[in-house]
Amino acid sequence: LPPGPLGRPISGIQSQLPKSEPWKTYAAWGVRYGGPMLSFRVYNRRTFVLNTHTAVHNLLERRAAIYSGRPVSWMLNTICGRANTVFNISGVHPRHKIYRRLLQGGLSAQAVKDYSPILEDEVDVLVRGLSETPAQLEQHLRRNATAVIMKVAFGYSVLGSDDPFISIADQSSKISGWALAPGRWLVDYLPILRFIPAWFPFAHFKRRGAQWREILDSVSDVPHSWVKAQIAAGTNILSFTSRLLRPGMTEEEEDIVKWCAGALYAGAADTTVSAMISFIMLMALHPSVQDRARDEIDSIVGLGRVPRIADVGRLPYLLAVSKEVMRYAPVANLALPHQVTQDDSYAGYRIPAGTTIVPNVWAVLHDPELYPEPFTFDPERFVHGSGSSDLRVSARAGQPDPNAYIFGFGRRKCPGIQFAEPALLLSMACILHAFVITTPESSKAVAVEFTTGITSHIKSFETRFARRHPEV
Ligand code: HEM
Repeated sequence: LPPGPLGRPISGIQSQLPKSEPWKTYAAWGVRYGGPMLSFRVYNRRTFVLNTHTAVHNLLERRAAIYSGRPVSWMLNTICGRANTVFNISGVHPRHKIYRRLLQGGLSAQAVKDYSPILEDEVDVLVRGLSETPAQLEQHLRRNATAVIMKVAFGYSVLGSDDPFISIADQSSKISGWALAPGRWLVDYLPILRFIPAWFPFAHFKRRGAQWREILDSVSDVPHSWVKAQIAAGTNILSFTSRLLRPGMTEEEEDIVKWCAGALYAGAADTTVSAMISFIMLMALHPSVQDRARDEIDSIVGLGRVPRIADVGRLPYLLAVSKEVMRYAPVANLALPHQVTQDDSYAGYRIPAGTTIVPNVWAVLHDPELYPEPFTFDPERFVHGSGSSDLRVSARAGQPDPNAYIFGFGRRKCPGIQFAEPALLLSMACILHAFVITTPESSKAVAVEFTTGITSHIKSFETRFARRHPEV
C-alpha cells in the first residue's frame, strides 16, 4: 500500500483526522511520506489521497470506468435514507447513467438560454438587495442561489430571505455535512450497528438519523408534490421537473425525476454562494483587478443598461477573474470522494477494491509547477493578448484551465458546469457594473482565511458597496 500515517491498531488515524482545512494537512502529509498517493485507515476503511495532478488524471480520468464509485456512508445513505440521491448512488447502479443523462440534458448550454430570464430577474433582485442592505451580503447571495435553482428545478418562486424553503434547504445541506463527517459515526465502520433498535441506550445515532431523515425527505418530496399539484391545476411553469414529468410514468421513472431535481439544489446552492463570497472578498482586496474587469464590462454593456446573459460570452477578462477566484479559493477543495470498484495498481502500489479515493483539488491548484506563485491572486494566468480586440482566455503554457479540477472528475464530474459558469459570470458582471467594492481594512492587514466543509470560501470581512449609478 502507499505510505502514510499508521495511527492506532483499531481506530487507525481517527483521532488525528484534521478538523480544519484537511486539504492542507493531506498535502503536508503527502510531502512528508512521499509517493504519488497518501494512504491511511480509519477503523476498517482505507482512504487514498491523490495530491498530484498526474495521479488524479491517470486514475480518476483515464480509469474513470472503475474509479467513479462513491464510498457508502451508512449514516447518510441508510439511516437517513439518502442512498438513491444523485450524489450517493453507486457508480455501477443502473440509475447512475440515467441520472447523468437527464442532468446533462437539463443543464445543457441550451437549457441555460431557456432559463436566462430566471437568472436575469434574480440577479436584479440580488443587486437591489446589496444596494439596500449590503451588510446582509451572505443572506442576499444565499437567497439568490436558492431562488434561481428552485425556479429552474420546480418553477417555485422563492419570496423573501425568510421563505421557509430557504431555511429547510439550508438545514438539509448542513445535515448532509454532519452525517458525512469522517470518523464521526461508528455505524460507518461497523455497519452491523444499523440493525440496533432506536430505543437502545447507545443508539443515539438512530434517533438522530430518524429526525434528519424526516427533514431530508421533506426537501425532496415537498417541491416534487408541489409541481405535480401545479400541473394538475394547469398552473405550472416550465421547469426541469415539469419538462420531464409525463402522464402514465411508472413510479420508478417518477422517482428518478424527483431525485435529479433534488440534486440541483444540493449541487448548486452552497457551491455558487461560496464562489460568490470568495469573488467579492477578492475584489475588495484587489482594486486594480476589479477596475479592469469593470472597464471591460462598461465597454461591452455601456452605462444605459445592465449586463445580461448574452453579454457574458464577450467578457474574457471577467472569465479569467472567475477562473482565478476558483483556483485561488477552490469551492470544493477535496471535490467529493470517489471509490474504486475493482482491485487495481498504480506506480507499483496496490489499490484494493472499495478504497475511498480523495482528490486533493486544493493541492493540485496550488502546485507551483502548474501555477507559479500559487498563493498570489493573478487572473493574468489565464489571459492572452492585451487589447480588448485580441484578449482571450486560455491557459498559458503550463497553466492548465482550472475547470479541469474545480468541477470534479470522470463519470462524477459536475453536470452543472455549463449552468454554473454563465450564472456566476452574470452575477459577477452585474455586481461590478453596479458597485465599487471596497473594504475599510487595509488590504495588507486582511489575513485571508477559509471556512472548512464540503464547500469552502474565504471568511467574510467587512466590505462596502458604493453605487456607481444611483439612477440605474
Ligand atoms: C461553482 C459552482 C460549482 C462547483 C465548483 C461544483 C463542483 C462540483 C464537484 C467538485 C462535484 C463532485 C465531482 C466528483 O465527485 O468528482 C460536483 C458534483 C455535482 N454537481 Fe456541481 N459544482 C458547481 C455547481 C453546480 C450546479 C450549478 C449544479 C446544478 C444546477 C451542480 C450539480 C451537481 C451534481 C448533481 C453533482 C453530482 C454528480 C454525481 O455524483 O454524479 N453543481 N460539483
